[in-house]
Amino acid sequence: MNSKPIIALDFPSEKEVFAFLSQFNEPLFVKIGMELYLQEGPDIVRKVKEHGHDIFLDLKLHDIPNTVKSAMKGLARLGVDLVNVHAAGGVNMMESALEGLEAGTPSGMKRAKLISVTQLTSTTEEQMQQQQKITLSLLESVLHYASITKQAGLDGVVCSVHEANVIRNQCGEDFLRVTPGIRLAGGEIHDQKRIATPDVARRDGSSLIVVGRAITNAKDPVEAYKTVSELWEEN
Ligand SMILES: O=C(O)c1cc(=O)[nH]c(=O)n1[C@@H]1O[C@H](COP(=O)(O)O)[C@@H](O)[C@H]1O
Repeated sequence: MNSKPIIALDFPSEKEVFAFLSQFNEPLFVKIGMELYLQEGPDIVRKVKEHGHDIFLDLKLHDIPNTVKSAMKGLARLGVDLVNVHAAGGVNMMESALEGLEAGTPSGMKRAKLISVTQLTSTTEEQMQQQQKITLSLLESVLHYASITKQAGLDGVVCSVHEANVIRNQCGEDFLRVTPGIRLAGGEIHDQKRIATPDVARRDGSSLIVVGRAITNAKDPVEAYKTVSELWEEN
């Protein structure tokens, strides 16, 4: 799988997306999340794909197994590279998601990798314990979600850089650790809580990094992307 930094296209419409993408002269790995997808629908996926970019479709599905299975079956036809669900949906839901994805992938097309979100990178251990009433440590909770995700046959998880190494040790090198919450040193943190720089992500066991505002809000997004890529690749 492409290992370039994944740029989160968190924009409200197609117009902003293509204004942003037009600054780059190379194929990218981009993420289409709920903000963009819910405004523009599946067409935005097809249009971005036509420009040669790899796509992580981040819709974080979380519903009863049958609903998630049917939704995944439909999404499979879009031909994206990576999709996700919430691990909190449970083993049966994740197994159903995988079945739907396999059933819906047209023959001759590669099935998207399917990963689960463990604990969002905007969550602290204190918030998790108080609001989700989980009595484990945050690391234990993320590891538990990683282990049931592997049990369900998925390809990996979304986690923070802080948990990536332990997941790699427990679930193996091939089990993906996709890490958002990436910031450049001294950059604004916004709503993220478990953050790291691209070089630390590489050192500490991430398979892929997801970077949004550190690039999209930068004065020069192409330069910011270059900085992130160099830090990610050199370490
Ligand atoms: O699944 C995700 O992509 C995701 C999971 C998570 O735990 N944390 C997280 O930030 N994300 C996404 O990653 C992106 C991070 O954006 P920035 O904080 O702007 O870099 C956003 O599009 C989030 O929706």
